[in-house]
Formats: sequence, structure tokens, C-alpha cells
Amino acid sequence: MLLISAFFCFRSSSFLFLKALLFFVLMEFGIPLFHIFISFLLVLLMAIRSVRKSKARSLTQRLIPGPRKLPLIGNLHQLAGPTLPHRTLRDLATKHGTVMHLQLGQVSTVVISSAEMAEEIMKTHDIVFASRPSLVAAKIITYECTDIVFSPYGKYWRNLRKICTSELLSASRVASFRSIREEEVLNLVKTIKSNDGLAVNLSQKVFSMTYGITARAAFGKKCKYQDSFISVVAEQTKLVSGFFVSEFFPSLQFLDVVSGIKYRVEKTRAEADGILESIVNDHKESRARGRSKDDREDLVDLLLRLQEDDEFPLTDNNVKAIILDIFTAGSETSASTVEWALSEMIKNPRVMAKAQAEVRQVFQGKGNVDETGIHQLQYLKCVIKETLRLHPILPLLLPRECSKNCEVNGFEIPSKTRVIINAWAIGRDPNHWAQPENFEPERFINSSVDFLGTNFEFIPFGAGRRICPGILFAVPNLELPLAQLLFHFDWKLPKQEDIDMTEEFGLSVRRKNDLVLVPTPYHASIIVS
Ligand code: HEM
Repeated sequence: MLLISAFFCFRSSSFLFLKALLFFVLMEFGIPLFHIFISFLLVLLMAIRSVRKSKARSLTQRLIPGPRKLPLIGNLHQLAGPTLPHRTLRDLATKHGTVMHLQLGQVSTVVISSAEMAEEIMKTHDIVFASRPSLVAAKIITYECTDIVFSPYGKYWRNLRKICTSELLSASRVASFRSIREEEVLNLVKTIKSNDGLAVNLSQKVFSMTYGITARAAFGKKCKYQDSFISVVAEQTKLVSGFFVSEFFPSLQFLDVVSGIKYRVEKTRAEADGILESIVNDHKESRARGRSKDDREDLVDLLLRLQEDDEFPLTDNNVKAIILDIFTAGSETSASTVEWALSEMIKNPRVMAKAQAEVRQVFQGKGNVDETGIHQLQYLKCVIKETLRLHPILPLLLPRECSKNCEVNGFEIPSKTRVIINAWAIGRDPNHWAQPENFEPERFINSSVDFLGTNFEFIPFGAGRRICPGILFAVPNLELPLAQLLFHFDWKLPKQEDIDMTEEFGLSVRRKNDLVLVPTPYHASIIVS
């Protein structure tokens, strides 16, 4: 009897199991027949519930097509190969459909791979899919998901987005950071010039520049520990994209401890925490000293003021989580996009020559690029769009979670299902793009297709309520460095070889190997090192 109870209770709540167990014990100790009858009924009821539930589950899975599942691991083995997930998922979707069900261990997942279905999720049913699943590593790193990226949909998340937008990411705030951008990009140009035409590791230099811009705009000054912070964040990114058993088998969390991965994430969290703490403390001290009226209140000051005024409940850890978000989301994404744009132009010299001719023609008289004339660089804007189409930095966007059962285009998606949108596959869909694998910025000339979240065939920044709030901040961080690098230098590879375009999967997809190029200064450049 105990075994039967246990068997049927396995999938239902442990509370009911205890009840069944209790009846069993009563029975064993000579309790009246009435109780035996009740116990039997209880077990029967639970058995029916369990069978119904699993029937409902398999009905959904049958409705949404997907590859065959293996016992226990489901489709995990299909993602385990050397091919990067966005590519594997596109190949699977080609066979199984643009709405595809995968069972990743214990996690029921739906993968969306067409513009039409993405619109269903991020526009028609956006509110149902506006939350994020709680991921183990993200929870540790982002102080229990109290940042913007991973916080669940709701009032706290809405307030954070509002604060960051008004203080940092709005058009007027972004315009006010113009001198910071121009200075940091000019420093980049000067460092490259001082290298006397030797090969330059552009990946490192561009990363350092975007970190500099973000730190100065958001936190008032560059972070003292910028280099160690960059390496901690890089390590965190690697770990988050690594294999956490409990991400797919929530009931086996202890294996993260046994494998040591939890310890490694906690260690990097502690390292990052030390740096974030010092940023917060520096701001607290300067607030306590009193600021001069010329001092600009930056994002951290604003968050601390809100904390003091009790306007909006924020702990120090919440403030740290937001700083971390802005630092990583704000810098890594822009730097990677600049890297990919340069790589594509090296691979396609025709495009490089055309973009270079444009920028040199517009800024010829000035001998340097500033932001006043940058709106005239129409071809460069197309180069950036084409780069984001072929290399969306978050090819699978960020995962969403279905908050209640929802019918999408005839498919029933149950509550708690994880939803992944393959923006990379959508950007290469031959139904929307001619010769989708080719790098052809011209496709965007005279086209109204933009990345602002209304053209679902082109969603490198996502769409809907969870769309990237940093688009306005990001665009000048792409345009100005690219324009300056194209204006002041001609570029080539150190050796006569094909450019390596291998991708590395992390939180974002960047080049696997650093981009190293040889610069030749342009004669009309007026910048001296
Ligand atoms: C080329 C640059 C960038 C790209 C390609 C990019 C892309 C994205 C994408 C795809 C998402 C997920 C959207 C979704 O789930 O639908 C996202 C979210 C986010 N991005 Fe960006 N991003 C960039 C730059 C920035 C910058 C500069 C900032 C801030 C300074 C930023 C802050 C954020 C934040 C806070 C979120 C989370 C939004 C939320 O969950 O509500 N991003 N970004």
C-alpha cells in the first residue's frame, strides 16, 4: 500500500503524499475499515489526477511539434554538440517548425524561429511572456534577480527601467554624454596612432573604450578597478553560459554543489561584489562631503538619493545589481558589435571602401570626426544594421517565461514554459531576406526596416515590454568609434589570410579570438598621438 501511495504521489505534492502515508500508518496499526476505505479513495483520486496531468502535458507536447525526446534528458543531447545553440536550434526548427517544443531535462521549452511567431509572443501576447525564468547562476550574480535584466515582470522592474531611462538612457541624457564619447574615442585613435603602424589588438582596445564611456556616463568616473572588473565579468559570463545541472534539472540542485560550479560562481560574485561595493561607498562618501553645484548627479547618486528618501525601497545590493547590469549590458554589447562590424568590413573590402569614402568625404575639411555631422553617414548606419542582422549579440535574446496558459496561433503554451526567441535565425530567414547569408548593407538603403522593435524580422534589441532600454545609448557608441576608426586609418590583417569569424557563446556572442589588425594612418587625419 505504501508503495502504491508513493508511486501515485510521486508527481503530485508531497503534502498529499504525507496524507496518504498517514492513512497507511493508521491502517497498519489497526484503524477501522472506514479509514481504509478513505485511504483507498484518496489514492485513487491522486492516481486520476496524476494520469490527467500527464495526459494534458503530453497533449501539449503533441500539439507543438518538436524532435523526439529521450527519457529523462528529453532533447538536451541535441544541444550538446560543438555547434553553437542558435545554429543548432535553427537547424532543428527547419525540420520541426518555427514554433518548436523541446524538453530540456525537466524544463519545458518553446523555441520561436520566425518573425510572425515572434510578433505573436512579443506583441500580441507580450504581457503573458514579459517575465524571465529564474536562472540559478543569474540569481547568484544579480543579487537574487534584483537587476533589470533578470527581475520578474512587475512594479519593481518597471520602476528600475523608468529610473535608468530618465537618468541615463533617454535621448536627452545620451546627447549630454557627447563630450565623454568624443574624448574616449579620441583617446582610442591616439593610442592606435602611437603604435607606429604595428598590429593592434582592437578587441581589447574597443572593450576598454566602451567600458570607459559607460562608467563615466553612469557612475561619474572610470572605475579604479576597471581591468579586474572586466575580467571578473568575463569569467561570470563564461560561467553563466556553462552547464548548470540544476538549470535543466531543478530538483537536482545539489549536483551544482558537488560539481563545484556553484562555488566558482559564488567566488566571482564575491570578487565583483568588492568592486561594486567600492563604487557605492565612493558615492556615499562624496554625497556625505556635499557636492559642488557643478557636479553632475549620476545614476548611482540618484539611486542612493532614492534610497535615502525612502521613495522606492532599494537596498545596497539592489543598487549593485543595477550597476552590474549597466556595466555589462552597456559595454560588452556595443564593443562586440563594433568588433563584428570591423570583421565584416575586412571580409568585404568593397563595403569597407564605401563606408570609408563616405566618412572621409563628410569630415574631409575637419580632419577628425565629431558627432555634429554623424547623422550624414547614411551608409555607415546601414553597415551597423547589417552587422546587427548577421551578428545579433544576444542571438537568442533573453529567455522569457509564460505566466499563464496561452494559445499562440493554435498552439497551447502552458504556464511556466520557457520561451526562447531565435533572433539570429529570424535575421537570416530567406522568407524575409534576399541572400540572407551575405553581408550587404545596401539592403537597408531606402528601407524603413529598423531595429526599434516594430519590424519583427529584425529584432537584435528584442521587442515588446522587455525590449532593450539601451538602444539610444548604444547607437552613438557604435557610430562614433566606427566612423573614427574608418576615417583615421586603413586596415588590413597582419598576414595574408582569411579573417577568422569564429563565434564564442557566452551571455553574448562575441568573436572567439581577438580581432588584431594593422592600421595605416590616413594622410588627412589631424590627430597626433
Ligand atoms: C549593441 C548594443 C546592444 C544590443 C544588441 C542589446 C541587445 C539587447 C537584447 C536583445 C535584450 C533582450 C531583449 C528581450 O528580451 O526582448 C537587451 C536587454 C537589455 N539591455 Fe541591451 N543591448 C545593447 C546595448 C545596451 C546598452 C548600451 C544598455 C544600457 C546601458 C543595455 C541595457 C539592457 C538592459 C537593462 C536590458 C534588460 C531589459 C529588460 O529585461 O527589461 N543594452 N539588450
